[in-house]
Amino acid sequence: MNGLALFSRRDDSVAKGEPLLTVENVSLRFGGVKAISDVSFDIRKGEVRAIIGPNGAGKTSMLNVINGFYHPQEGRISFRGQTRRRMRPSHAAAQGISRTFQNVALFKGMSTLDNIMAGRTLHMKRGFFWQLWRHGPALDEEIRHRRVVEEIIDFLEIEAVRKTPVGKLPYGLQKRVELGRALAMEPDLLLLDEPMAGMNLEEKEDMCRFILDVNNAFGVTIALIEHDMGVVMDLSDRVVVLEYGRKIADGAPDEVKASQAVIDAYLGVAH
Ligand SMILES: Nc1ncnc2c1ncn2[C@@H]1O[C@H](COP(=O)(O)OP(=O)(O)OP(=O)(O)O)[C@@H](O)[C@H]1O
Repeated sequence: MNGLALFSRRDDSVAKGEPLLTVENVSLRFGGVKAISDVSFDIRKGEVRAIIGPNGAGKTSMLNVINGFYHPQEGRISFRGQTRRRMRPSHAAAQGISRTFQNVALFKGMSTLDNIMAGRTLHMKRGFFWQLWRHGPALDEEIRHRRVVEEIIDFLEIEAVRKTPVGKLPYGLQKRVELGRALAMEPDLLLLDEPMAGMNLEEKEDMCRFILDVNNAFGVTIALIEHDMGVVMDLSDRVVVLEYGRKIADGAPDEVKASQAVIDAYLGVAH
């Protein structure tokens, strides 16, 4: 894997190892339910950061706050040093934050190619009518987008299914197409919500390899939610642990694994 036209839009305003995204004292409530309570942590440029915790701990809510889908009642999010309370998901995507979902969210009747192409929409400078005209600059632009999409397809080893409607693909491949669509946005920060859920061992190994390649070869910072502890410990540089919406541990995988609070949370010890 080399020479990809992908990720030409690298943003070097944050140095590797410095905080790319900071979550400060974030609290989120749904009516009487406190999904997140006063949580702070950061995601450093270039790392793989896992967010783990038992069911209902607030992990997906946290991803939704980071990508602007939910607006916290308290606290702040800073991305590349810019602080905000409210940001729409489309704005987050344009800033370089893209994500995948717990349940695959693709256009099931559309081909692999077209689904990944949909991820490029944000990069299309020219409007819909230009695209219809398919002439001159608009055509050049479309050719360039197609080339990037073909490179993603090569990278993810899904050439054989490029024309197949994604609804007909096995679940593991659908998850890979969804990763492809998120990559097509050329993110600086990629949020993955349970990327291995429902996969068999071989599919999980493939997905782990792709995640590490995306991180190493393209320098994309990754935050992921994952329930498989083996995967979390293998993939992540640092792990933040939530329980009942609160942060109970934060550190290197080995530190977190040895934390009594984490052991208790996973064993279901009453507080
Ligand atoms: N849209 C919503 N409306 C009301 N309550 C919500 C909503 N989304 C999440 N919650 C509640 O917030 C809490 C945290 O949920 P969240 O889905 O973030 O947890 P999670 O750690 O991702 O769980 P899981 O591992 O089961 O996916 C739960 O009590 C959940 O019921």
